[in-house]
Amino acid sequence: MGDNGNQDHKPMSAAVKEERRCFIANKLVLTVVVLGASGDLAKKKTFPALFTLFRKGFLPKNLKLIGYARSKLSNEDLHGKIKDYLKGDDKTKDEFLSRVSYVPGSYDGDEGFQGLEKVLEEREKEFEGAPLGRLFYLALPPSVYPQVCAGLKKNCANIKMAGKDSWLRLVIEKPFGMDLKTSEELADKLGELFPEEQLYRIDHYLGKELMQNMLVLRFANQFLSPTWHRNFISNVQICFKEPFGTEGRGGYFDEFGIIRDVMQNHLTQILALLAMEQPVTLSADDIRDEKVRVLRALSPVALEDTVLGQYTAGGDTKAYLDDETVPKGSKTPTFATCVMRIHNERWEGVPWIMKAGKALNERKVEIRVQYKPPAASIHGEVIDQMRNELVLRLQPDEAIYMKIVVKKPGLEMESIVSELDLSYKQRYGDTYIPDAYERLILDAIRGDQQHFVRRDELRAAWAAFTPLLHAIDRGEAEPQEYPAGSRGPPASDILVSKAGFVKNANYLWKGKNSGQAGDIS
Ligand SMILES: NC(=O)C1=CN([C@@H]2O[C@H](COP(=O)(O)OP(=O)(O)OC[C@H]3O[C@@H](n4cnc5c(N)ncnc54)[C@H](OP(=O)(O)O)[C@@H]3O)[C@@H](O)[C@H]2O)C=CC1
Ligand SMILES: O=C1O[C@H](COP(=O)(O)O)[C@@H](O)[C@H](O)[C@H]1O
Repeated sequence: MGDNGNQDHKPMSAAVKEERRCFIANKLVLTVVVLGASGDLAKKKTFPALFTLFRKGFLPKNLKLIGYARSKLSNEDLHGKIKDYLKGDDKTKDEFLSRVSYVPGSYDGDEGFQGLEKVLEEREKEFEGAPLGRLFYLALPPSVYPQVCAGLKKNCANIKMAGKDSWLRLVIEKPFGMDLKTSEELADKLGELFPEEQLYRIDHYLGKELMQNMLVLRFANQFLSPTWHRNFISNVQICFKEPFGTEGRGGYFDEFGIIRDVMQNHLTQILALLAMEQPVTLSADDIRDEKVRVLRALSPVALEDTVLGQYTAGGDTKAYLDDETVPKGSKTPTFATCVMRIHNERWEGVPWIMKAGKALNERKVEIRVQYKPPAASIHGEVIDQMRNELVLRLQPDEAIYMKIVVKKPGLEMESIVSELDLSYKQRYGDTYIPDAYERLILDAIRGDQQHFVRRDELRAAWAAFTPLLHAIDRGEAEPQEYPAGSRGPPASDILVSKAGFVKNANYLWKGKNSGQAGDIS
């Protein structure tokens, strides 16, 4: 059996893309098995993403979906669970659901997987000689990955009639371990069963529009390339803010904390794409080679470069410690700011600031690349407070804007910060921006691993955070309290400012339609 994914070394031409699309649409016999089909991720993300791909015509004509889990459900029970999460008209929903069936089975032993294999074989034998695709989506807790993968390997991995275009792939979800050691142990176990080409480690941030834009923005804009360097850039901030707390998910969250939950994975992936060198080609492995290189140049995050926080009650949100699912007296951080260092020729001396928190004042994920002030300004000291910043806002409302210093319109010669603004809604209007899961599942079906995390990337990311996580686990750092709805502990701003971030003086964005420039008063 081959795995003829898109590992080519050149960007695909339109003709090749069309050929591939037609192949998938007309020839491929695809079965997607969602393991853990009775769970939250499956119903909120996996099936809805598959449905949208189906509705938009991206999935093959010969498509079947199988839900697999321990619960004793009928096909109709599963349909009932997922139907309300599908976005589209009833006719298309029914057409989609008619292709979805349910197989109950356990995650250990052979019996369940043998039952699954029977259903798969039954379906596939109708298409003798045709290329077959089996996509196993593990919407399951990672603790059962090894046994599930072993069950799949033993019972469901011998696709009959396998030709060079037939394939079997597994999509797996984070968390991939708790630290470097446990992550490596998990990777070893899975690696003994399936080669890296068949493992698609999902980090859904890699499917977000602005993350997908990163290589284009960085390497197709000549004006950016020469300034993307310590000579020009003062500091970089990667900021993740959520306005809600753990909301009954505290049991899960408390085991992990904010650093394992979003920093070691999502925010580190952002850092890698921002900081890496230009890959030799756009092949998945060339890109991931560069990501690994830069991640390996990251110094382990130091405790003294970190501020931790835990939210107390604020507004309608109750304190983290008052969530019934959170263990009494927990010291788990719900907020963290870390200043990180990349030791290479490009980034030596530039602080990379990561900030993430739950129950903060807004929902926002953004990257802020702050430039140094002019070396010999003729415009006075205030210019130091008026930094060029390139801001990439991943959500909400994707935007890329560059803060620039201009003369304030009028008779006086006064400088102000304004912006060059690419707001996606304004510029691209109704263009559909796919959900991250839609893109990534489609990539897995197309065999494109570019936006999936390779084992060595994961290792390097864990290596950067593991000493800090162990220190926190040993109780060497206490989280500082911050009220829900605030910007986090004040010590975070102090750390960020010490690292070199300068808050622009009196910058005011007047919005897209006001016709007024930013003001300084
Ligand atoms: N296209 C668009 O949609 C555009 C939107 N805008 C909007 O305009 C507003 C302001 O723009 P923005 O670029 O953020 O400009 P600002 O220069 O006002 O700064 C915001 C930055 O400073 C941090 N900050 C806020 N208060 C403090 C403080 N007391 N001490 C230290 N840091 C602080 C911010 O938030 P924190 O640390 O809390 O995350 C963020 O990092 C935003 O809402 C932005 O989204 C602007 C331009 C274009
Ligand atoms: O992986 C996770 O991500 C979500 C945030 O994802 P987003 O796409 O809504 O930004 C976060 O809420 C969750 O805690 C974390 O596990």
